[in-house]
Amino acid sequence: MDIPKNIKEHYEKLKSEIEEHNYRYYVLADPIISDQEYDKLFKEFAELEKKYPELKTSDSPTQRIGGIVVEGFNKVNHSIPMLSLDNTYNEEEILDFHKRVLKNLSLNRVEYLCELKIDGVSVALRYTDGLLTQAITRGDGTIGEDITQNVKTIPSIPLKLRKNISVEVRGEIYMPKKEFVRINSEREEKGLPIFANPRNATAGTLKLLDSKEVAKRKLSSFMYYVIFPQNYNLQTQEEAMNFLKEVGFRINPNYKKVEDIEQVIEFWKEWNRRRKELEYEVDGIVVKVNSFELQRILGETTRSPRWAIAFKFEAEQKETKLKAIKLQVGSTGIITPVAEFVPIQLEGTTVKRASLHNFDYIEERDIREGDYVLIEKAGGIIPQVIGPIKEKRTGEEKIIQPPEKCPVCGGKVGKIKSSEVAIRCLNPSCPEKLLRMLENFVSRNAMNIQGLGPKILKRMVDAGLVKDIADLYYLDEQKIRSLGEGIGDKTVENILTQIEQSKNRELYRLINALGIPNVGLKTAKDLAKHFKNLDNLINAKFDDFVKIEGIGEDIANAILKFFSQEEVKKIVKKLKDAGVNTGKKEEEKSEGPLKGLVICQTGALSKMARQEFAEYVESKGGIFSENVTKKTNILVVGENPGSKLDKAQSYGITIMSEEEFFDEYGES
Ligand SMILES: NC(=O)c1ccc[n+]([C@@H]2O[C@H](COP(=O)([O-])OP(=O)(O)OC[C@H]3O[C@@H](n4cnc5c(N)ncnc54)[C@H](O)[C@@H]3O)[C@@H](O)[C@H]2O)c1
Ligand SMILES: [Zn+2]
Repeated sequence: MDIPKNIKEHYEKLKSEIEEHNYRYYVLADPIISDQEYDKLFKEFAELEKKYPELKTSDSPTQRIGGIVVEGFNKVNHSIPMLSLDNTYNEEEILDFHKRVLKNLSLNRVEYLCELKIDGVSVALRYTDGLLTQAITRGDGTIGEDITQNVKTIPSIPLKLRKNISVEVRGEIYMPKKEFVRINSEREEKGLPIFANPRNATAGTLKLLDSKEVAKRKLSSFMYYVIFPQNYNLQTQEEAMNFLKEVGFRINPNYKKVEDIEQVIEFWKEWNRRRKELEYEVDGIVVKVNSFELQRILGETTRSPRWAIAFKFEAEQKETKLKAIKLQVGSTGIITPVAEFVPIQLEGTTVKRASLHNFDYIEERDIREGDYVLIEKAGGIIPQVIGPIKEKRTGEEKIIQPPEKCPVCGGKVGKIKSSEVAIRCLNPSCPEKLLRMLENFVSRNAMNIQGLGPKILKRMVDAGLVKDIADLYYLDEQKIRSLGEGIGDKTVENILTQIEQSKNRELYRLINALGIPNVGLKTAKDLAKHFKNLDNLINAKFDDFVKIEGIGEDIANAILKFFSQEEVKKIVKKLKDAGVNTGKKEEEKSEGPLKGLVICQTGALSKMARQEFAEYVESKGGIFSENVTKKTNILVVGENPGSKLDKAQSYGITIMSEEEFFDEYGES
């Protein structure tokens, strides 16, 4: 049969589009269309191929598992291919799947195990005599990358199994939604490109070449697959799950064995409703024929097993009109484009605005003012503009160019590092930057001065009353009154009292309030605990910083650079002169038997829960840490210890039972 020219062209166009999206997704971890749109393209492509088999070549995307092997890691052959899954979004196709299964097995009923489809990155883990020896990505399905060092930093992955067996298991590594949101906001603040979703964030993290950086991002895992299950006398997927749990893996508890396809659909509906409750992102369910014997009979294609299917959830996306793209200047001068659209209801909240992150984001997706756009919640939380609906364009839409000058002060703009995507206002006295800095200074986790809302701060900046954050402590009645309208006696008094009270806040609040790039609340707390007063912090050297648990080279450099600035020195002096606490309070209470010691816990303690124990350690002057690192001094071991114990042993860290610990460091 002769294939019409236009079909051939269409096929080629789809093919190159899919290849481009694969590249962006698997290699750059930066897709520009949603999974649902991708799946639609892919389906259209596969159907075309089915209809015109002559079109198909051996390098067709349908003949390959999506991934690509990247450089920088050792390549490892998989013991058996690591496949993808066929997928569908609708009930009709799930019924087709069921019919196919029954037909191929010549059965009239079959048992399925329904599991949640965790939106992470798949991994193969190899254990020899109970010890983790290798962790491998899926890669192209035949060859994966050796990411053992990175995987070893993930607390839920045992370094040692509870049984002395050799086994290969597979499962999913994922990033919790909260961590995803945290990392993205940190990246946006640093001027780096953001991750599209938790899965891309996980993929990007696992492919970092520095496992110390990996350890800082709180990845977790669920295992769901045992290679050569017959070696462990396992007959079904359900038994495999129990086995995985028994030998020490984290498995997802929300699975269900069902007897018919209606129950599969029910399970899918239930979790489509309940997915918001989960701390991790799921993009559907995976339906697996439970019996391994039946799985073997069904076999697989080059891409995916015939005994399983991903039954995906529609991502909740809504269309709305993008009214305007506003430019915001942040405290570090980063100019962020923000989309303002006609308000819509999305997953239970009204949304009307979303960050467009940076100008590359706008350009890559070709988002224009006046466009109809699709909005989705990334990680189920943060509204995100996916892209324009180009068919709806009228020609009136406006292309937004990166600004040539600061939208607020008119100052020069530019990038401070070529690796950054962000464009910044370079004017050090840009009033908008100052306003953001003040807002951060008075915020709840910083100096907590509630009377100073954004409106009044803006008036103060506009009137020239405050030129830096320290000026807040030099306000007096007369100055505040000079703002004029709406400022009554009560307001003046309130503001002055609150400012006065804030002089006694804890040191960590002051550190957080200073607006040091890359230093958030958690780091501010670590720094305060370690240095006890601001002078120690200011005089510290690079080596002093990197010794501290949780502080890497990036943060160390950012802090050093920050305090070396003349303006900052001036501000610090002004704060001190005004009587703001720079550490006296902390010095008084930081004495204790655990002074300076980093304590970690594994297993359950009989005396207290983890949070209580952390507080106890801190009340005794110690530092509580979630993970064992080389900086840990003591590991306290309770009931059912996890992999931290092995790690501590391998680092030669002091290990104490609960009793030993409290005998030595207890109340008396
Ligand atoms: N947006 C884009 O540009 C773009 C580009 C390429 C691919 N994609 C997306 O990626 C998908 C293809 O990726 P894929 O090959 O990893 O397939 P997939 O993610 O659709 O499904 C297969 C994967 O599901 C995972 N999984 C999670 N929970 C599981 C469980 N309980 N049991 C078994 N497996 C489980 C496994 O890692 C497995 O590899 C596409 O369908 C598309 O949605 C998107
Ligand atoms: Zn400016």
